Amino acid sequence: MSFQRSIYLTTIPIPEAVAKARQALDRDALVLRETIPSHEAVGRVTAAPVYSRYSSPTHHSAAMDGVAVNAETTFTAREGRPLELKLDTEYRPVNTGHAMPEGTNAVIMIEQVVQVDEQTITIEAPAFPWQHVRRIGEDIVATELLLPQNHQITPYDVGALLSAGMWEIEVWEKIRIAIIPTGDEVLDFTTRPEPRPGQVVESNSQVFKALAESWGCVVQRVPPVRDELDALASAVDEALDDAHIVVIGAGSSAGSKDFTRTVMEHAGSVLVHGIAAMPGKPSLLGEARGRLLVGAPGYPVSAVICFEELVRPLASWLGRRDPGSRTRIKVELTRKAPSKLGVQEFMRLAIGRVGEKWVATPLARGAGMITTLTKAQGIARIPMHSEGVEAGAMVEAELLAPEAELERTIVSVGSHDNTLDLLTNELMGLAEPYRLASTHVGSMGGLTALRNGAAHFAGCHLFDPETDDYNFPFLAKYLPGLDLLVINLAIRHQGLIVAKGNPKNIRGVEDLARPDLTFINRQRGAGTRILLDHHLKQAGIASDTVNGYEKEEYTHMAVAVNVLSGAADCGLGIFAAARALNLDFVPLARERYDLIIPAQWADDSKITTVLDLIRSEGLQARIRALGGYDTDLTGKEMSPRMGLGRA
Ligand SMILES: Nc1nc2c(c(=O)[nH]1)N[C@H]1C(S)=C(S)[C@@H](COP(=O)(O)OP(=O)(O)OC[C@H]3O[C@@H](n4cnc5c(N)ncnc54)[C@H](O)[C@@H]3O)O[C@H]1N2
Ligand code: MOO
Repeated sequence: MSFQRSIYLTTIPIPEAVAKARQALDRDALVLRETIPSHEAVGRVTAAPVYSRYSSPTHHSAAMDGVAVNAETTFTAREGRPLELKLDTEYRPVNTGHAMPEGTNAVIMIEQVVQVDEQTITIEAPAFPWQHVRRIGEDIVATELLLPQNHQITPYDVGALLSAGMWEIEVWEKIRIAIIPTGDEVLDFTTRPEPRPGQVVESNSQVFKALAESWGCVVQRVPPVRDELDALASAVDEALDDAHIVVIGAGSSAGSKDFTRTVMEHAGSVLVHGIAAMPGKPSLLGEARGRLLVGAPGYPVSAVICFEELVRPLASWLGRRDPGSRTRIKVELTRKAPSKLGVQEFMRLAIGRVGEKWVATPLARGAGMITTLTKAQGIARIPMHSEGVEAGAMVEAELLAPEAELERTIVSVGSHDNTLDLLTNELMGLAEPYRLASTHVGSMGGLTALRNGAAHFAGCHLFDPETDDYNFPFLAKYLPGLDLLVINLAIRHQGLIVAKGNPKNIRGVEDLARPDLTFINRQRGAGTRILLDHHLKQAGIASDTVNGYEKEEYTHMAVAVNVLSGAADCGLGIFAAARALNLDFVPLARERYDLIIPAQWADDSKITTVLDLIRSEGLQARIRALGGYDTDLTGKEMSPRMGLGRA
């Protein structure tokens, strides 16, 4: 088979892509009917109307425990003028569900009956015809329509089907989806591989599988196929023998080994290559042997968008199911979010309720980051014609979590620290759990969020060299007039992250001016960078004498990765980051990491719960066990000029 690098140039909107695929497929020929037991039919879709065989109830039957009577014989009964009735001739005992005895048409509840002797009862009120009687066919009448065609069967329907004597039912066969992951660098997760540089663990197929199963499809996945045209072509051919939809994972874009398009052209035809969406742009749709071919991009988020936006509506259409829709709410964006003109962007959002409003912080954009979906509570679609959304604007979010769960979400925006992860986990262990949705935008970003009323608290560790104090000078400057509570979460150790064994023998900040050393810095505005500048100044070192001072990273971990890879000899960061990558750590300073809490939330149960937790000895012991933290001030209210206190 010959191969040409496929360059896709035209992208089309998602609805157009879906419409093209629908036009190219003959659904009636592709998806067949099958007959299955009714009691196993929940979630399936009826392929024909269902008419009842039996009535329910099958006879007039007693609806209460008591006595069955002919109502007309009781009309003279009055309060204070009891009427006597004789067994068998005038009344017959019945229990709920019994067929009504011949000649009776009403039931008197046992509570209203006085037993005089074995043969005789009295009543003090007349019975009305048909009282407490369930009449034949009250629920279901034989021959009546029970379920229309193309109806998705619920647990209740199973009850009705069996009551109506429908032991079997004709349904559309389940849509069968075959998934073929591809890529030389893609490792089969079932072998529990350890990825080397350039390799990734195959995960997309299992996301697809779980999604598709939740849509009522059955999924067959094959182990990853190497980037070889013939191997891929034969895998596709084999999958087409059975599946209604064949999904080829990755290889959708323009790389030298991106064969998906070529294979699709060989097997059948390409209908769509490129959707006007981000992530998900290089998605492919095609047709072969009357079946649907899908080329899903390799990046996990792009893969999900392709699957949810293209495969879901098509699989639902094939299976005659409602594709369903997510709850939508209006949320206020806490940060500006630029967007590319001409593509619909799927922006993942951290959402919570702060006071009266729903606030949403855009998560990172990278299509390779599956955690932007695991951490998101919602997704907003930024329209094609928009260049982005300003901070404070209202956007519509589709919720990925139930609204009730979001009501119990604590929103934290600010600097990241591992103790927040600890807190997140502990909050979920409470009898009445809370979720902590924390977005990491640095200390200053946290203060901005508080100013916009967009967070319950901000994690902040801003050192002010002038006053030798933490946070308060910044609060005075950036949040004047805001009534705030400052509670210490922990004192943490910052230090120089160096290679294992400290081969360059780095002892402290004085070494940073050494010509044989390279440094990796943090971004402007980061608390850690401010700390570094302070220490450089104290040591009398000009920043331009530090090799690499101008090279910036955004997180402690990214700094540590630079050291691990040898791109830098050292960088300033927290102990936890050094430990995570098994690097060494030269302690330099201790700093206060505080929670800045608007006083208006101080009595909110979300905040009181957090405060109770961080004041507990259990949590504090766990913080200390992380290493690199002191808890002398943890849970205590801070005041200006306290610095590190006496700790
Ligand atoms: N020159 C261009 N390069 C790229 C373009 C472009 O327009 N021009 N588009 C980019 C976009 S957008 C996307 S999305 C990706 C799509 O990539 P492919 O579908 O070709 O997939 P790969 O390059 O093979 O892999 C991308 C990435 O995903 C990982 N991967 C692959 N399969 C799996 C799996 N089953 N489970 C988990 N992860 C998987 C793979 O290792 C790569 O890291 O292309 C851009 N490039
Ligand atoms: O469109 Mo790709 O799918 O952005 O990452």
